Amino acid sequence: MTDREAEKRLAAARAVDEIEDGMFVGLGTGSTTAYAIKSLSDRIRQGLRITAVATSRATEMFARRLAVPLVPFEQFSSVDLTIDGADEIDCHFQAIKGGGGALLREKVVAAASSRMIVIVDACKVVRRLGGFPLAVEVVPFASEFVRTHLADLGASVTLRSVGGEPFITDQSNHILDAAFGKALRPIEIAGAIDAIPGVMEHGLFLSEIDTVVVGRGETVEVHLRKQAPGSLR
Ligand SMILES: O=C[C@H](O)[C@H](O)[C@H](O)COP(=O)(O)O
Repeated sequence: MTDREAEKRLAAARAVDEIEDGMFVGLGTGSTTAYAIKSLSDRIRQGLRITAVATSRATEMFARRLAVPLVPFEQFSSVDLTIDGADEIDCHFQAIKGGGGALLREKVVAAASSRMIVIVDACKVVRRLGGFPLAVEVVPFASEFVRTHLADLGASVTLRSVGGEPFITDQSNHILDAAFGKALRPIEIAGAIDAIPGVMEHGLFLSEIDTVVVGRGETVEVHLRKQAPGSLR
């Protein structure tokens, strides 16, 4: 296992320690969350009783394989605790997510959650967001229209594709990857993107994250938005 994978696993295991009997748990998407699901499944085998909701089809399949009890989110409006990964996170607990294309369901579940823990390896913690392209989920009909607007905001924009075909999300939408670099002023850009017709969601998570768990070398750091603003660097 590489150092980064070991850091992801450490952060994931620490976050799963926060899950208590009876909780309704949101399961994020991606390689870091996969470690959390594995660790959660171990705890379930040891007697932990929870139910969970998945933020993507990929997570749903993985969690089912590991016998994590899932319910469809359609029947619920709140979640006790969600554990999810991120592509970049800054000291203000603002993150870019969506590298795996799961941002829409992730944003809904994050907004429904009483607490959201983001788990990352140390290289995801950045001084300022923008090095990682911002995923913007759009209805296919509006792809070119939204692309033009994102370019006007200063981004270099690519339609995400797989094998020469557009990548299709779990909601049957397209993803535009908008590389803003230093032009990414998170609050301003989030507001501007929200106002473009045809945009379903973007990967800027600005207020949802309460706790960040960072795997750094052989140690694990827990940062709480409320208690230690500015501690994350
Ligand atoms: O759409 C994907 C999600 O937002 C992931 O949580 C994010 O891309 C981080 O994934 P990973 O843990 O694989 O780096």
